[in-house]
Amino acid sequence: MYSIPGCKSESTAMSEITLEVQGLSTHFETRAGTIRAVDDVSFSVRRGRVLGLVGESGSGKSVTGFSVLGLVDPPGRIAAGRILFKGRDLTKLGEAELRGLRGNRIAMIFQDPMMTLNPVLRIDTQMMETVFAHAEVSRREAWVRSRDALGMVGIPSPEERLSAYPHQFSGGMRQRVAIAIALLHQPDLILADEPTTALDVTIQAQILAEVQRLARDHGTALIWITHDLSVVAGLADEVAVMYAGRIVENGQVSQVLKRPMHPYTHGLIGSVPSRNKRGSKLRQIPGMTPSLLNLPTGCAFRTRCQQADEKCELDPPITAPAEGRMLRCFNPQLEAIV
Ligand SMILES: Nc1ncnc2c1ncn2[C@@H]1O[C@H](COP(=O)(O)OP(=O)(O)OP(=O)(O)O)[C@@H](O)[C@H]1O
Repeated sequence: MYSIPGCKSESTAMSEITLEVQGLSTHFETRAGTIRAVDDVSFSVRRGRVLGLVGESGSGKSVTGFSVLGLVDPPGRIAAGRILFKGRDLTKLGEAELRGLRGNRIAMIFQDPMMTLNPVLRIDTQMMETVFAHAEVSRREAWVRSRDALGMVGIPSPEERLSAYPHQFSGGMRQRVAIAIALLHQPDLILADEPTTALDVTIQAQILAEVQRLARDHGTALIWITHDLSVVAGLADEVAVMYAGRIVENGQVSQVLKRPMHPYTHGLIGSVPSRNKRGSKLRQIPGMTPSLLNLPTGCAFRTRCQQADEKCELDPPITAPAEGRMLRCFNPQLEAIV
């Protein structure tokens, strides 16, 4: 067993943990074979903390998020593991109970805002319904809170925009509305799946700061799924790095980004443009992400890894190489990033 990243002592950590995922595996049974989209994944998020779940496209980040939300549809299924939300195992709950949690204690912000917004209802109706679901307030107060939430995510003239329908907003504006609705829930857990990728950098920074403030002030645990390490660096307290369905490394952001241990994390950091000196070439990770239907034996990264040797043909065990760190690698790369 490894220690929980950032954990102080077991008793305080347990009381603060909002979500604990243990040994989660989510598979898709297809004609071509079983796709292990998520394979033995464990992580936790505490109250008021932000976990960045990072990895290349297809590494299993979204499927992890959908699994937590109970939104994996056939041919997908949770094949193993526990998902403890404030101590309750979500994998044991029925659809009605899960729906109740999703609309209430757990909020989602998806890549596609129309997964949150109702196309036939005005924005004020949707937002005020959200306020009424959580607070006994007057219509005026619900309207004011809705307007303020729209303002917080950078929507100009929020008073006027409240009476519009979703189709009257641009894609980026719709995403901001979806984020504003998630903020209104004041949930215990927000799961955000690349919601700001399509937005311009200034608005992205504004929204990240707002969501981070909410997490801190309201004790909300936040999981932010992204392929962008610079978002993780600016937003998250902890980071979990996914590769081919597995978390290969996790720990506190300040430690993982300064002293990454997994060669894949080194590669990801090396491929972030801002880290490269002007005029020098970006260091891309050599090779292709392997097909999840045809993974190499042992470590899935070994075919792209310069550190790999024959040991890596076996499954690397989970180790705790430092306080609050988790690693799956036989040959960690230990030099710090300068
Ligand atoms: N409905 C499905 N049927 C079959 N396989 C699926 C399905 N959904 C996801 N997968 C498999 O799970 C893998 C992981 O997908 P996932 O969407 O979680 O990746 P991701 O890391 O979120 O990538 P992206 O950043 O592109 O969203 C996919 O590459 C695919 O092989």
